[in-house]
Amino acid sequence: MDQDQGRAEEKNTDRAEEKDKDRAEDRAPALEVEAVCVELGGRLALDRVDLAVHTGELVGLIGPNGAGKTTLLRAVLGLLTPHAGSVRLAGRPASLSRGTIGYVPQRHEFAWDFPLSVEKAVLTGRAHRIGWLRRAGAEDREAVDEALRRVAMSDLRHRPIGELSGGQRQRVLVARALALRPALMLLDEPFTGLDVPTQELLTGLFEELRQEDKALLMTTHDLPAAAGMASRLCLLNRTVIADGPPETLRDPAVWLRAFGVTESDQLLTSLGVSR
Ligand SMILES: Nc1ncnc2c1ncn2[C@@H]1O[C@H](COP(=O)(O)OP(=O)(O)OP(=O)(O)O)[C@@H](O)[C@H]1O
Repeated sequence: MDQDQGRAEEKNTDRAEEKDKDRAEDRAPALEVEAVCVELGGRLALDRVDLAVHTGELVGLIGPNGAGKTTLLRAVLGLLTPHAGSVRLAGRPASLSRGTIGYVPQRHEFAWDFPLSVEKAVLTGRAHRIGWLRRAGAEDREAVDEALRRVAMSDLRHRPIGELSGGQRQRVLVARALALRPALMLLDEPFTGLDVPTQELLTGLFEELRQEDKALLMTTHDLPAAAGMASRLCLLNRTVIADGPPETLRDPAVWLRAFGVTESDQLLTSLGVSR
């Protein structure tokens, strides 16, 4: 083999390796949590939690009060540091992709008394992308318009956020996360206290986002709704008790363990998994 031929073969191998790497990144889950432990106030709030969310999936993260659901979302966002384990986004350490996740916090966590219009509040969802020293550009305004349209809030874009109803506030929070055009969204109890039309609007929107190959991780206490709309359920109680498509989680023991309820509890009947 002459030198030129050797170099050409080396280049081909490099290209093939590069392609394999690209393909591996394509296959990597949008979110991968591995053996994550978080200690809060001297207690283990999360104990070796494993969870993956792939593109096109809506995973319902469910568990009783204090199970660690919000803590897990905060660990994924980098708002607190796990003392063990790893969080990866599309195959890369999450610390290298900060500010790329669309986050919908619980409604009471947002400063609604801040003097902002609906559209300015939605624009804050892009603050990380815009940077503090730059003004919003055409792409930012377009992303805000599209986000407002998708939650049916375009007509209220100039209204101060302090004057919104609970359902309108929830739609603003979802639009704020959407404005980032993220590949992964984390939603913390987005259905709490909503009327039926708003629930339907958000359910339809989340389904559309799945069709667009976004990945969604959603906490909720509305278990029948979660079972109806999620592609997978992850039952958390400090650690993962079970994880799978809703139709595979038929064993009452799993629910009893996750929620610490008795066999006669209404929860099992409402989920259709009672013995
Ligand atoms: N800052 C903190 N310091 C100490 N302990 C905390 C702190 N934040 C949360 N915890 C504790 O960590 C545990 C998990 O809380 P977390 O808020 O993640 O639960 P959750 O599943 O989201 O609950 P809920 O359904 O009530 O919202 C709870 O026992 C809680 O008391």
